[in-house]
Amino acid sequence: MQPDPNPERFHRHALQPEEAQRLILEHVRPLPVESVPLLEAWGRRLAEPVAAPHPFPPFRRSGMDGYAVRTADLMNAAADGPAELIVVESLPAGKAPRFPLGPGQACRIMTGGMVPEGADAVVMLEMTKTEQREGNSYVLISKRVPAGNNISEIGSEMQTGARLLEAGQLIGTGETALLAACGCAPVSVTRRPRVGVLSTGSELLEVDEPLEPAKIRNSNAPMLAALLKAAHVEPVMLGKVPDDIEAARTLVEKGLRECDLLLTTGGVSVGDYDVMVDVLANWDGRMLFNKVAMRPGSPTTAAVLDGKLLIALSGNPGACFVGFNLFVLPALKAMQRVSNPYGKSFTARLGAEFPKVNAFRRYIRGSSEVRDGMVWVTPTGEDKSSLMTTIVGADCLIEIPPLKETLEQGELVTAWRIE
Ligand SMILES: Nc1nc2c(c(=O)[nH]1)N[C@H]1C(S)=C(S)[C@@H](COP(=O)(O)OP(=O)(O)OC[C@H]3O[C@@H](n4cnc5c(N)ncnc54)[C@H](O)[C@@H]3O)O[C@H]1N2
Ligand code: MOO
Ligand SMILES: [Mg+2]
Repeated sequence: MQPDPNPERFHRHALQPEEAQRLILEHVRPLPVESVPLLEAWGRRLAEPVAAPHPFPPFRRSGMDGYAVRTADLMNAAADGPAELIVVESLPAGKAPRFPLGPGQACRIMTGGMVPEGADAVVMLEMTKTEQREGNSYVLISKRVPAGNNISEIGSEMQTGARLLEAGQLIGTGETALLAACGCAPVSVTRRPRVGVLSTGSELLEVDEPLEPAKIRNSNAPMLAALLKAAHVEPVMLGKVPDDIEAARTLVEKGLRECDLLLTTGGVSVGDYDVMVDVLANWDGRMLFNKVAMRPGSPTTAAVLDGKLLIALSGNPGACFVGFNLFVLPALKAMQRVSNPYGKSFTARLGAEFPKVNAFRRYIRGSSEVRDGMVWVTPTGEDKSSLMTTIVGADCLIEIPPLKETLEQGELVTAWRIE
């Protein structure tokens, strides 16, 4: 098969990365909402904000094992003249007090126990002595304590109506604890995005196939699956197609029917067999862009068909990785109702000089470390979009602006966290 040379391929309008991101986000549709049991909610994203339905703690709670007292009774307590209080009740956690505490009285209370009315402090057990006399129990306290001592007031952690979690927030450890404490079960989450992964390229072998002349194993599809799993999204593996327009079109259309978002790799540049270019040149969908003013990943392409997004990533592994972080991750977040789905940047010092002259902005795979109280970011290796070895150990993308001269070691740069 020899595709017709298409002069349009050579006339592309390059968008700035921010414009390309914005265009993608404009075409994202939030996915439906579903309810899941709390223990299945970890790694999902909340469909709606969560506010505290009641104060927490919901009662005045002891923070220590000891005695609930009235501080007025301890006014004259001293080592040589301890206050002596009669113990009227024992309050394990979970038991409501039967009566309020009167003057001269104390309650034995455990951590997590409900402090009785009238008491305004808890004295820890180690600061007390007890005595038994005539069938009664007395506690001796030889030191004053301030009012409020060892008591968590009602609502001291959260008041009724306090906004605790946002729509789109990833449910992790702390979120799970809060949802449980607030009785939010089942949890309202966005359905997990179904993301198709399709590789193009006649040179691609399966991972378990032996090498053959001119062939390589498909590494982008497993890499994208790993990236999706790291984002708590289940990939739908659609396999690979050779550089054949009809075969590619069939699988692209099937992928878009079955998935919420389709990712393809390869075939987006100007080569004779760059099959995605031909699929997208003649189909019912709408092209959003087919060039981004960045390296790697300049031929990254995006399109929509029937309201669903196709992000056609470059075949070069490094460019595929960068394209996923810059364009796919924000889309996945927006599909799951994250209000600010963009990546997070930070300012750091460049760990090694960057001598390359750039017409386009570059996103270099880098690793970050704190040295002498400063964050430093250093490229993980040579900046070539064909390399996979530089993806290993990368925890950020170092942004290098278009430059005519070397960027020196130690200069301040922007870096983007790889999540
Ligand atoms: N004349 C020009 N040539 C190229 C240009 C250009 O502007 N003019 N752009 C270069 C840039 S930049 C990039 S990036 C690549 C983009 O290539 P494609 O997205 O079209 O990808 P392919 O041609 O299919 O493959 C490129 C490269 O990646 C390997 N590859 C592809 N798929 C996989 C996979 N699933 N796993 C591992 N490796 C894969 C493929 O074998 C090629 O080596 O184009 C430049 N060329
Ligand atoms: O845009 Mo490409 O990924 O630099 O080689
Ligand atoms: Mg190509």
